[in-house]
Amino acid sequence: MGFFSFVQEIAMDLGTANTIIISDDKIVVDEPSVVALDRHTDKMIAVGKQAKMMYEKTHDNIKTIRPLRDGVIADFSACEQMMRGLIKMVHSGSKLFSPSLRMVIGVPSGSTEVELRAVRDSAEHADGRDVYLIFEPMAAAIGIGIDVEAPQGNMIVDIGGGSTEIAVISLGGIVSNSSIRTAGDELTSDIQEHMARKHNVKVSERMAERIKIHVGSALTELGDEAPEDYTIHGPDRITALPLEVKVSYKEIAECIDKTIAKIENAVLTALENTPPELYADIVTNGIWLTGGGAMLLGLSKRLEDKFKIPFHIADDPLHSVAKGAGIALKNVDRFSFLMR
Ligand SMILES: Nc1ncnc2c1ncn2[C@@H]1O[C@H](COP(=O)(O)OP(=O)(O)OP(=O)(O)O)[C@@H](O)[C@H]1O
Repeated sequence: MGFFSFVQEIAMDLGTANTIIISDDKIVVDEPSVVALDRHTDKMIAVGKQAKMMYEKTHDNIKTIRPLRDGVIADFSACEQMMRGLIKMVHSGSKLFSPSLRMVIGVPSGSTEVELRAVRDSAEHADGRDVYLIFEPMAAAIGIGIDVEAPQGNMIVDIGGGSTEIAVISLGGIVSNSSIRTAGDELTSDIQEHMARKHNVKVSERMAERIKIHVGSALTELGDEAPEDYTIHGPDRITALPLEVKVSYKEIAECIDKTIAKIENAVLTALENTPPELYADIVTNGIWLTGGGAMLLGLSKRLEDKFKIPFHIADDPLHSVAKGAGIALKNVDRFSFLMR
């Protein structure tokens, strides 16, 4: 058995916050993009959820790293180790050998040649034999089920952890794209700062993210959608005594308002730069929101009210890119022109 070499096909969304791997149409890995390394030897100790549990809780011998920042690789060697660790999870059943891989990887559309090279190198070092790269908005559009080859303009707004990417797609190509380094992570840090300033309580990045997921809102009025207040515990910044704080969606809406406004401005600029024929299609078809940030309560309504254009939230916003990369992988010949 160990003498056979076979090729395994996997599609990967290598994200700032989460990395997803699809194989045989199934999501086989869905893990936070985190690795824990031995501080002295750089040997990998844990990856994904296990490493995220160690995040902000390490001691001197362990460091946890998020190898991607702002949607691009910030730490090459950690990224490679993370990819290896996550790919190993896919074929953990067969310990005898690791197959060579045919991979499609979603990459931010604003990536420079150097960044693309870095992703490809990391994939090749992690046993990737045929490595194809696909731009994330294109993959997301395919994953959402849009006919990307039609002579129709479609706009995708992908709000991830590190970056928001906005792209107009028509006739199998990206007509225009823009990317800002403002997305979910910035909302989380707004909340962290707000908790310190307003409530004098120190909260970790993970806790701030939980607050965002429970009571994050783009609107100060949510009507029926309004979530209950969320209670957190943390140390008083000054006395270090334990504090209990109830957080309401309204106060979170206020504290993240300026960051949401940056995303709105980016959408506005993208619309201004869209050729008129495609603009008309977009107004009719609506704009697709995807990425984890698309799930922020009140966001699609806020954008609809501002732009007077329908906004649709993708069915499974955390997985659109991976799904689309998976479809591209199965149709490499048909979609070859979409990949590099
Ligand atoms: N229910 C939710 N409400 C608001 N934000 C959420 C929710 N669920 C997840 N998020 C946020 O979505 C972000 C992660 O989204 P996603 O997995 O699409 O990003 P990514 O692909 O890893 O990042 P990037 O595209 O920047 O590389 C995180 O900031 C996370 O906090």
